[in-house]
Amino acid sequence: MDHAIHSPLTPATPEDASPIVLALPKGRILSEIGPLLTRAGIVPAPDFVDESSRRLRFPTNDPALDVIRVRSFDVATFVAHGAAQIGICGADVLMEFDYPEIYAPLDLGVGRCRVSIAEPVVTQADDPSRWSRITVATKYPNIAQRHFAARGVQAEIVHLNGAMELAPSMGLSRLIVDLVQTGSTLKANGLHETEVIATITSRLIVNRTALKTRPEAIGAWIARFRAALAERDAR
Ligand SMILES: Nc1ncnc2c1ncn2[C@@H]1O[C@H](COP(=O)(O)OP(=O)(O)OP(=O)(O)O)[C@@H](O)[C@H]1O
Ligand SMILES: O=P(O)(O)OC[C@H]1O[C@H](OP(=O)(O)OP(=O)(O)O)[C@H](O)[C@@H]1O
Repeated sequence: MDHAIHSPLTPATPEDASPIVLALPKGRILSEIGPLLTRAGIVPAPDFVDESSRRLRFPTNDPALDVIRVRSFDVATFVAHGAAQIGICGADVLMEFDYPEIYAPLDLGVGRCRVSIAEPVVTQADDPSRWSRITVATKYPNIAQRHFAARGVQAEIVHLNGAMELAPSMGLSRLIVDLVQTGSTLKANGLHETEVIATITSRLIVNRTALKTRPEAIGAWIARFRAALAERDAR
């Protein structure tokens, strides 16, 4: 008989005993989802909100849940690879990577913005249906490429990680594909929105394999977020 397997001190499936990891993005989404986390009963260790803390993984009030604080794009990567079982990120990130391993069961209704095409206000009007190639600065190369390819246009991508709005005036690109909310960043940089590619909100995401192997634990977290959303939206 294998005592290691049958000992009551050793779980039959060790991974089932490890805490679920919730990946959260630093930055603006984190400040918007704070109240939702509270409603879902999640209270991370106090230094989670301390920007000066160098810790990246935090326990919570629930010993079965840890949270990690990573960049928005990396939330999807951690969840897609199963390093974190659940996470929260913008639909823009999901559209960009299109990970088959990610299931996004809940729209959290925060982080509202859109992925749009913008160009300089002063650009001489030309007919986009006549374009065959176009230079585009963006941090969403896949979204941009897919969008223009669907119109038969070859997009030459200039991949930037921020400040896309500078690119046209500095000769880097003809257009940009970026997030727009109020439009004030475009306006301040002499650009205007010419087309909305997609409207965006933040989503609760889960790793599909983890959902199969730990259905009770992950299902319970989805249910808690769903209840928290219903409670928030009822107010
Ligand atoms: N102006 C905006 N209004 C509303 N939501 C936004 C806006 N900009 C970004 N978002 C949403 O918030 C997410 C994170 O954006 P944020 O600007 O906080 O991070 P980032 O600067 O892209 O990330 P990082 O700092 O890791 O490079 C985006 O993926 C998007 O879903
Ligand atoms: O339409 P608006 O309300 O002006 O919002 C749009 C801006 O918000 C985001 O940038 P962010 O502030 O996150 O800075 P970033 O360049 O560091 O991503 C986005 O990349 C735009 O620049």
